[in-house]
Amino acid sequence: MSLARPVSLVAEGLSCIRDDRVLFSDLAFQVTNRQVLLLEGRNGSGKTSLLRILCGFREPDAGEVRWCGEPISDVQYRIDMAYVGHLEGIKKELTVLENLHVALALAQAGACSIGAALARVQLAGFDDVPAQALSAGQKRRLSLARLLITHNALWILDEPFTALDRQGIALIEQLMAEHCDQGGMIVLTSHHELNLPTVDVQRIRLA
Ligand SMILES: Nc1ncnc2c1ncn2[C@@H]1O[C@H](COP(=O)(O)OP(=O)(O)OP(=O)(O)O)[C@@H](O)[C@H]1O
Repeated sequence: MSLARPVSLVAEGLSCIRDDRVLFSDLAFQVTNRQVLLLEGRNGSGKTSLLRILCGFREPDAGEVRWCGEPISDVQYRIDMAYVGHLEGIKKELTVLENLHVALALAQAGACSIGAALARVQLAGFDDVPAQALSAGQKRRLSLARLLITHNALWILDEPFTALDRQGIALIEQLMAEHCDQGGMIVLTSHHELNLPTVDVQRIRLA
């Protein structure tokens, strides 16, 4: 399946309330192929809460999210969407290679082989290392390798630059640009200034 298939993520009238505090209300946006949506805002403003709603992990207090015109509870959304959160989706007791085989078994295969993905994120030679023995930045790189080996039109990334060195930040920006160039789309939160000059980046700042 090609990443060029027309896809859209549309949110309308979204509200989220936590502990009687309105984090956001009546939020609306649309993201399509080749676009990035960057969620900005101070600590506690609701960025992760919004991502969790977009992933379908949490119901909004009002409003709805649709993927290609269908509710995100639809099975196609589970196939098309990949989420990398703070915990990176890594099983710490499994090796690097085992983690990637599990990820591949649970998703559609992407264009990149496991070996090529590990080389791309500079984890070649770490195949048999248990994930718990990786540094924080290496765990983040493993979660990026996971994105490369599976086929997902939509990447949802929570603070993807956390723990990465300067070279790692440049790498993820390059991977993001390539994903959009191939027709994919990305929603992310970040406190880091994005350097994606060739990509259409929309921004939403939560108060
Ligand atoms: N599981 C939870 N139960 C109750 N309140 C929560 C829960 N998770 C988050 N909150 C509250 O919701 C608010 C928004 O949190 P959220 O994690 O969405 O913010 P954020 O913008 O992602 O912050 P940061 O930049 O620090 O990651 C905070 O006040 C937080 O205390």
